[in-house]
Formats: sequence, C-alpha cells, structure tokens
Amino acid sequence: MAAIIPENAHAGLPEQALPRWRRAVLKVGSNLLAADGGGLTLRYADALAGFIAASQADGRQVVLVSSGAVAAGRALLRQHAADGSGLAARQALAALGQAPMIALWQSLSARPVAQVLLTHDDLRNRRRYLNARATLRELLTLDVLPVVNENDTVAVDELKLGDNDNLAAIVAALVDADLLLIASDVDALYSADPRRDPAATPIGHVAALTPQILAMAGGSGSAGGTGGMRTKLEAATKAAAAGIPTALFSGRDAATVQALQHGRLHGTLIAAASSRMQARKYWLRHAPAAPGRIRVDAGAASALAGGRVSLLPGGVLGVDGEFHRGDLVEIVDADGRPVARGLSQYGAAEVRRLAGRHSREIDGVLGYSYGAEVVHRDDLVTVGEHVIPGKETTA
Ligand SMILES: Nc1ncnc2c1ncn2[C@@H]1O[C@H](COP(=O)(O)OP(=O)(O)O)[C@@H](O)[C@H]1O
Ligand SMILES: N[C@@H](CCC(=O)OP(=O)(O)O)C(=O)O
Repeated sequence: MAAIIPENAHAGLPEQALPRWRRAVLKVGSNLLAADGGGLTLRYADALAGFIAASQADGRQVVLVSSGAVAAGRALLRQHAADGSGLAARQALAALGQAPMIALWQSLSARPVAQVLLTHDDLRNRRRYLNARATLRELLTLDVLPVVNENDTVAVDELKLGDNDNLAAIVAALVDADLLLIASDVDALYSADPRRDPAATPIGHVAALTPQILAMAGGSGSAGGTGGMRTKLEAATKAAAAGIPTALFSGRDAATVQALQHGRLHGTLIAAASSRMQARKYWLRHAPAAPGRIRVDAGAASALAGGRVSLLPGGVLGVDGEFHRGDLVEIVDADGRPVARGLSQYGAAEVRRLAGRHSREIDGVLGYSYGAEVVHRDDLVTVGEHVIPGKETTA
C-alpha cells in the first residue's frame, strides 16, 4: 500500500508541483477570515485574493467557496461565542454576516463578485443542480468571481456540520474543475491533529485515501472552524472520485499562497482516484438511465460518434418514453441502435416539441430556453457500434 510518501519530520514539508489547472475551486475557512478570533479581517484574505487575481490574469477561472458569515455576524453583534451556539442563533448570525463577508471579497477584487448561496439539497435536486451549474458557468464566462457559501438560513443539517469543505468538493465537480484548493490554518495533513499531538508529522502526498489516512484526521482545533481535517478529507474523497485532485495548504503563510501562482505547493496533495474524463465517462456509461430515450437522425448519429459535439434539437427525430430535465438518457439512431448516453437539458415532453427544430427556435417553441443543446457535449458519452475508435465523445 503506497498511500503515503513519508516525510522526514525534521525536513518539514518540501515544496512540490501543483497539478496544472485551468479552473479551480478555492475554499477559504473561517479561521482565515476571522483570524484574530473576532470579526472579519483582511490579514490573510489579501494574499488569497492576490492569488485569485493573478490566476484570473493568467486566463484561469476560480470559484471561491468562502466561510466566515457566522464569524462576521457574531462580531457585528459583539456576541460571545457561547451566546450564538444554538442552531437558530448560528443561522441568524450567518444571515447577518453574509453581506460583510461578500463585501470583504469585493473590496479585494478588481472584478465583480457574485454571491452564490447553495445547500446540499439544491445539489441533490436534479433541476436545481443543473440550474446552479448553468449559473456558475455563466458567471465564469462573464469573468466575475463567484463566491459560494452554504445557504445557512435553510441548510439545517449542513450548518450543524459546518461543512463548506464538502460543499467545495461538490462545487468542484459541478463546475468541472481541474483542482480543489483548500486553504486553512494548518499547513498540511498531519499524521495526527498537530494541536493535540506535537509529534505529528506532515504528509506531503496522498496517493489514495485509505482508511488509515482517513483515521489521521481529527475535528476542528478551534472555535472558529467547524469541520476540521475530517471534513477536508471527506471533501478530498468526493473530489478524488470525480477525478479532481485536492491541495491542502496554509492560507496564513503568504509565501505558500504566492508559490501557488507559480505552480508550487507547500502542503498536502491528494491525488484523484482516476482522471476527470475517466470518472465522468464511467459514470455516464454505467449509471442507470431513465426509461425514455431520444431517437436521432443519421447525421446526428455520425456527428455524435465523431466526438466532442452536443446533440442539438435539429438532429432529434423523436422521443420514446419519459424522462425529466437532467436525467441520464439513452440516445439511439433511427433503428434503435445505441449511439450515446447523456444528461438531457430538457424533459421528454420538451424534447418532443423541439424535435427537428433549430436551436434558435427553442425560446419561441417553449417560451423559455435552458440552452441551445438537448444534451451538452460535456454531459455525453458515445456508446455502441457508432463509436469511431479513439474518437469517443467525453466530458
Ligand atoms: N490530522 C490532522 N492534520 C492537520 N490538521 C488537523 C488534523 N486533525 C485535525 N486537524 C485540525 O483541523 C484544523 C483545520 O480545520 P478547521 O478548524 O475546520 O478550519 P477551517 O476553518 O479552515 O475549515 C486544524 O487547525 C487542526 O487543528
Ligand atoms: N457557512 C458557514 C461556515 C461553515 C464552515 O464550513 O466553516 P469552516 O469549517 O470554517 O469552513 C459560515 O459562512 O460561517
């Protein structure tokens, strides 16, 4: 089991190459934003914002998942930590502190900042998942900085667990990120919680999140943070399954944050379980499909087989059976032979009405549009005898 490359405790944590990335999700914990145990401070956010700006200037895209609303709300009321520890109180504090938290990031960003509040429930619901994804994609296209936080007012279970780490991993898969960056107050995963065990040693590279590695993680060591290393490793597990590596590092160390801009990581790198393409392809190929299927004409069938194209309404001949927007559906040719599988942007009734139409007619036919594609190429995998070897369509 080669899960760990052991570090020499005295040599500390060596720098390593950060995987190449074009789109990343950066998660910033409360401990960094409310670093002095009080309200929000620019102390560490400044360097992190500098990293985001430099990445954007390089043509990369960053989605920020930021905690800190509860800490900011608490400071606004000058409440003692103990006063605001009940769930409703924490929800009220989050509502109070959310605007100042967004304002903090806006004060540090030359580009506009967009507030995105999500719950895990939103992301479990197919329709809302697709809508959240479309909104985030659009925000990135508009070159703004999306700042995601949990919608704490309604996220009952999640706020208890305080789990923006897991949310960040889900968002990373949602936006098809290449990398999940988790900035915290600790510089690495240690063999045990370093606050409790002074002999704990840092781990630079995790090749696989084995039970042995997961057992190293403890809860939060401070009043400000909530999930501790446990939720960070849960997040890394989710990201790894989606084919996304995770980098854990200290957001308190300006040199560490600056080195990220140059593709160097001083922290823990947790490898992905497979490539993003493989993870997504595997899922699209093997997940149970909805009972309905979309029949396409010969032109669409061969275009899909040729690779990297979306299914547009013009190529649709008809629909058999039923499915909802966001369902995984089979795409077959006129003779019913399998061509591809993918996530449908429209429900069966809508696709029936759009069959054979041009994408620009969607609005006129339905009175609304979820986009020009019936199945977007990122959500599609080629199957069956139409596949041209080496030219499979994948995300
Ligand atoms: N094995 C471990 N390695 C590193 N840190 C750990 C470990 N187990 C528990 N921790 C704790 O996790 C904390 C970071 O998580 P948390 O307090 O939730 O911060 P954040 O607000 O950044 O999410 C560290 O300060 C540390 O005390
Ligand atoms: N949504 C909450 C934070 C929840 C959370 O996961 O906190 P943390 O462990 O500091 O990342 C807030 O904005 O205060």
